[in-house]
Amino acid sequence: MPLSAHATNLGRVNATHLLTDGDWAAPRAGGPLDARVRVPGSKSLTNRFLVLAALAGDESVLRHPLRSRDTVLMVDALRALGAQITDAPEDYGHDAWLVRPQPVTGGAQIDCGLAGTVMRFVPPVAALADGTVRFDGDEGARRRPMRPVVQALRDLGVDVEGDNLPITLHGNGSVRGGTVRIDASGSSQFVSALLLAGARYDEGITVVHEGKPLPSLPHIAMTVEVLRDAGVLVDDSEANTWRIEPAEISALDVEIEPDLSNAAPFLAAAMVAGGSVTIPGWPHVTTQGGDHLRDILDMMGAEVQQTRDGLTVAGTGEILGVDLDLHEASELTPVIAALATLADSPTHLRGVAHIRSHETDRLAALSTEINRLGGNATETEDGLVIRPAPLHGGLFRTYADHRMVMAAAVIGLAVPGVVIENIATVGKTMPEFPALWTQMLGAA
Ligand SMILES: O=C(O)C1=C[C@@H](OP(=O)(O)O)[C@@H](O)[C@H](O)C1
Ligand SMILES: C=C(OP(=O)(O)O)C(=O)O
Repeated sequence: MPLSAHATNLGRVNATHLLTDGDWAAPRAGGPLDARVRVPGSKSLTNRFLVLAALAGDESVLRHPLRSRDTVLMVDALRALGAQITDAPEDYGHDAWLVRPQPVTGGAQIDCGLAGTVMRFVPPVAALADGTVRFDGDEGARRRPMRPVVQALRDLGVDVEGDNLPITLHGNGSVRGGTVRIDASGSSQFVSALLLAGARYDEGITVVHEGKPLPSLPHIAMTVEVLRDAGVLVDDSEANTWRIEPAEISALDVEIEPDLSNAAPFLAAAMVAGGSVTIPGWPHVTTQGGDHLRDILDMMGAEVQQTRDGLTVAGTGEILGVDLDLHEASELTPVIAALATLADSPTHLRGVAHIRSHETDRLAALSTEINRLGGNATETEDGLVIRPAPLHGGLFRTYADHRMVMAAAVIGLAVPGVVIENIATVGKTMPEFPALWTQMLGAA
């Protein structure tokens, strides 16, 4: 697949996966499922490996990367800063990218789309350029916070204009590095961003988090793990402090795990429709927060089995309401909220105040759309309370949020007449979603 522009990438997906702009009538489940769904690669791992590979000392191979809007935007951003990224020839296997690092160059204009990983991870890389780099993104991206990253770069001597998108960064070819103190309670990505580029700073970097508890800690553990994979020394022995030694980043040859958060709607489907869904290749050890699904779905009444073959979730005819703190895996909130609307008892989701700054204010969006379908959802300061209520069909608005599409699809399995607004939104991390969803239901 050509990688030159995400328009090309998504254009191919349009042609082959029937993904078009516009609304989508959510299919209902015709009966119990018996499906295996091969979920594409992890967004979080793909974009971390891309950044490290672009900063490494030699050529890297990324096998089975995610090809979606967020990862193609990352490819385009790193290319704009000089890296060479191409589809690997056949002898590397079926589906891989080659990343040839080059000195980081300025004079670039970077489109972040709505990708948190691009808007937070790339500025610390661009700080190494000798020249100006401008960043902007979708209208919604201008509302997503990034000041802690920008201020940390300023504290390290980098000249940056703007606190949120659009921002302009004037690099002078190197970053001094040292200790920065930030409040990352708004997003774990602020910490990950500074750590990923930090080994290339003259003195390395020490990031100290000061503030309310950090969300999404598994994502920081993932950052530490991929840095260690690339030979970087990371000291995370003290809570809320990470020390990265200055080092050459080693080239990588990595196989990217399936995206476990994107597996959520498919596993949830087995609970709604009955029968079972297997996700092959579910890793036995992983830093992906989506691995929490094993415990969460078990608590909600599913039978969950992990074998060498993958993870299988079977519906039991029962969906139980739960009281759940999702701060470790907040990106699961929309799909868990959707399941909760179909549960027999109330659900209280807690610990996710910061998802008001995800792709959209997810707490407001979920409560509004669930209630428009006749549901009973209430926002709390840091989550949602969802009580059982009979739902009816209608338009489910998606707010440019891929996970709102996934949530709507789960509800639509059980509720006739659910229409999902702008299905193409799901291309942020999973352009194949409608095709895989339809195939899964065909396997009933
Ligand atoms: O670093 C990452 O890849 C991510 C970190 C998390 O962000 P927050 O800490 O902002 O929740 C997660 O929700 C997001 O989907 C991906
Ligand atoms: C919060 C998410 O994305 P981002 O990486 O843009 O923050 C998400 O995928 O749920």
